Amino acid sequence: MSHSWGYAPTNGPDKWGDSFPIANGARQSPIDIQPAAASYDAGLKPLCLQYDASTCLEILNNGHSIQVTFLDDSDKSTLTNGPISGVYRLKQFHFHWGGADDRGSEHTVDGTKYASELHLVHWNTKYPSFGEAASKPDGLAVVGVFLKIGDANPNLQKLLDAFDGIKTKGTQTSFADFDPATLLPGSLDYWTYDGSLTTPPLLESVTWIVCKEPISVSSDQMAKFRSLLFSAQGEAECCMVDNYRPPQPLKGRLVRASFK
Ligand SMILES: Cc1ccc(O)c(S)c1
Ligand SMILES: [Zn+2]
Repeated sequence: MSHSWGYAPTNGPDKWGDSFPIANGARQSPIDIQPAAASYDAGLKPLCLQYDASTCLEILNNGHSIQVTFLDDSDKSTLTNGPISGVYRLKQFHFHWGGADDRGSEHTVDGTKYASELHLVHWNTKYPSFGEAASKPDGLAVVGVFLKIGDANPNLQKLLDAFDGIKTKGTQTSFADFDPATLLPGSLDYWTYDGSLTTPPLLESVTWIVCKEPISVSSDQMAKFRSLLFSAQGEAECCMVDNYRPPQPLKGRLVRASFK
């Protein structure tokens, strides 16, 4: 792929394998989660997500999504227990969404697409950094939360209000004192399976933890996500929509459930 990857017909998910052959690997993400085929595992622990709002640094438009980045030089914001061992630190969170309310999530549930999906990205502190961890089979743990169209979610508003300052690719603004725990659903029941990043380089280093319960988002709030641009200032405007990879083959993987 001579040009950089994206979500257009010329550089989108169907083309990623040209530059990133792992796109056809054994543990690619996302997947379609089929609850009836998932295996309840009584040994799975409850998720322990402990976040410190003071570790929140900035919000940026990276040309693929909007991303909120965290200071990860200590164990102030961590994921422990759940399906993982040890301590994983929060590095960033971002979203994937559609051009309309009927699509946008990456994982699907019995084929159902949600309007958006939040990804909270954590790295295993047995490795020295996020970059090192990202290349290891147990290096990352991503908590996925579905956003379902309904009432406006007041906990998204601070995020949405920051979008005016990061409309174009490569822009960022400071973003302080935000607690990502406000974006978690009431129930932390989850499905878990071994997978990958859902964007290039598609590294097969992610323990996926997908929450069963969605959070709400209104159509008006989703319209704000769709006002962002893939394009940089001065370029022809290209709306940031449909920045999601479709489900990939399960290839014999087991999906476990933390709940009956
Ligand atoms: C580390 C990382 C970057 C981008 C992504 O969409 C995901 S899912 C993970
Ligand atoms: Zn993602």
